[in-house]
Amino acid sequence: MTTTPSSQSTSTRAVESDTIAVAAEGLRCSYGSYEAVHGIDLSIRNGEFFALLGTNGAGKTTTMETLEGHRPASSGTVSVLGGDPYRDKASIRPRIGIMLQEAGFADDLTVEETCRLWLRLSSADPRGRGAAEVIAHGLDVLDLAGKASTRVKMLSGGQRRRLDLLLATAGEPDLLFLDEPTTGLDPESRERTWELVSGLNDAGTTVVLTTHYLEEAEMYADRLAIMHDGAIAVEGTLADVLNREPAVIAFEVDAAVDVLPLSALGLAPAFTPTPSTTRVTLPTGDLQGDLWKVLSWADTHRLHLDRLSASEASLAAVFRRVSVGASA
Ligand SMILES: Nc1ncnc2c1ncn2[C@@H]1O[C@H](COP(=O)(O)OP(=O)(O)OP(=O)(O)O)[C@@H](O)[C@H]1O
Repeated sequence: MTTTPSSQSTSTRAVESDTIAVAAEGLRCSYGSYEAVHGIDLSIRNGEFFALLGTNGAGKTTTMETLEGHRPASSGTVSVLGGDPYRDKASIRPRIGIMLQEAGFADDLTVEETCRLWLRLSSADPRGRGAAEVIAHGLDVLDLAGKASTRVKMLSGGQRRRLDLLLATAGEPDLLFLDEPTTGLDPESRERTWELVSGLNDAGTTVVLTTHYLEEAEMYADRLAIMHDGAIAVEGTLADVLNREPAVIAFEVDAAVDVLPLSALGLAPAFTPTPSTTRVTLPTGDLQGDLWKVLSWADTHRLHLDRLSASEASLAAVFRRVSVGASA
């Protein structure tokens, strides 16, 4: 791997420029009378690695397809690399790489023939490198070199996925859209995928990623957004997002215990009765201080706290809260 969570953050890897690669204002996208995206704003800087996360059906792919120029916005404005991705397709497409959730290949071509054909058709323009060199490097990094002469129809699902990534990145694009690029890949292939993408991002490529693997966003994204039900619920750096999320103390006590005095300690617990216990969940912005209060209360009343846990805010917790529709 070329990156680690700490080395990849904006604080240590400067985003190339303050110019904007992707901007959307009041973006709405509809399928007939059904509106899938309800007026979102996005601003992604050149060189940034941006992760668009969200629940199933939240509108991520619809948003990505609109930014990629596959469909016009129903209303609002979209700018990609300074142009309208739908109307200015001819000038913008050669500068972007796109990896869709599913790709269509000509099954009878070999892997290498597919790469060469793709480079010719896409008028991709690798930065100062010949097509052969770019293909050889991609095949190597993605562990497909041994499959260069294999017909595409003979590839496994994961190998096809890696070939798809190779095609999306072969032109060394200024902007790379990745829609769930590692779905179905084994851990080794996922590492290789991120090695290739991180290398491009380090060289200046702006990356816009959708994924259901939250740890990928945590590890690689400079900024992220979480979509739910056609809107952006949360947006910012990982630190921004986690700072807004409370830590949580949780435990269970016997159902006969009077838990109401916890509220009088200045805490805001939620109580969930189970057949024999009361489960107490306590969001807190002061984990150590409030844990101290809870333990002192238990000590004073000689109570045993069953299944006691104290957890810092996590992206998974933010995601869970967003997905149940709580305000973010
Ligand atoms: N071609 C279509 N016609 C009608 N509705 C569609 C079409 N494509 C998507 N939708 C609907 O638009 C909404 C957003 O779908 P979209 O694929 O953008 O979500 P997503 O966030 O990418 O979901 P997932 O994580 O499941 O891939 C969903 O309710 C979906 O059913």
